[in-house]
Amino acid sequence: MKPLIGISCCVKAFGIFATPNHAASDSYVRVVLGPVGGIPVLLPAAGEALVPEILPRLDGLILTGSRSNVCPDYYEGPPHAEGTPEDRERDATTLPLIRAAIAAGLPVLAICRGFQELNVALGGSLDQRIQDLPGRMDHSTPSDQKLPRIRTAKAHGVRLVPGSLLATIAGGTEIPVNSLHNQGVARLAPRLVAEGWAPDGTIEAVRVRDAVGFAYGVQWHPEYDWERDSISRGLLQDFGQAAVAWANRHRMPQAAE
Ligand SMILES: N[C@@H](CCC(=O)NCCCC(=O)O)C(=O)O
Repeated sequence: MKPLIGISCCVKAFGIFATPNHAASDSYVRVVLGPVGGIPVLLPAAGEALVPEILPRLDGLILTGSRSNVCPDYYEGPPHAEGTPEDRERDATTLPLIRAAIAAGLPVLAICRGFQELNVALGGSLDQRIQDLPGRMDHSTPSDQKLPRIRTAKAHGVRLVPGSLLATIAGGTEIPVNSLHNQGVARLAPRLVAEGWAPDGTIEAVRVRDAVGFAYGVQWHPEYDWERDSISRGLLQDFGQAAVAWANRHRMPQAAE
């Protein structure tokens, strides 16, 4: 049975009237149809009321990347610098959705902004411009960098915990990743276990401690290069297998006629 995979949407202004739309990048739809092996379901940023209605219908959840940033109100952080993109509708939807999904044991894969949401949803905090912190690298790509192959290229290494899921997938403890973010984990949520770090100490991979099922987050984007990167593909396939197992356990087969 193909699992239904929820994909978090952002609220974005499109068109000449800048009307709000609920949107997610095509790359997430492609990976769900590809290595994940599921059916993509776009989840509008419709607020917490959506959570109890949609969660029981899903077999897995992907929290997507976005140029917008989690509002600092959710982690007692300082206000964002003027012009920093935010998406309050998305925050109001994904943060409770993550908590409910983790509590239910639903397979969760959190990517970039989604990784940061996972940390905040479970009680952690964020640094808002890590490139301004002493000893830290610039993990962002220039906003004017229009060449996808450069924007999404491998940018730095990540050191993994030996024996972790990602180290097992990689067959080693050093992997190259892309990097398109300004923010990063400051205080790690109590239920998260860091399993990967950039050379400057930025946390790049986490798992949810004592999670019932698959519950991982990565600061990079496996959806950008899974066709040529076996580690990205392996992570997505493992998430997909967890979602298939969930679907087989929770979706009664159609009774034979
Ligand atoms: N805004 C956050 C999270 C970064 C993130 O999700 N990047 C993906 C960008 C996708 C795109 O450029 O369309 C941060 O800056 O840390």
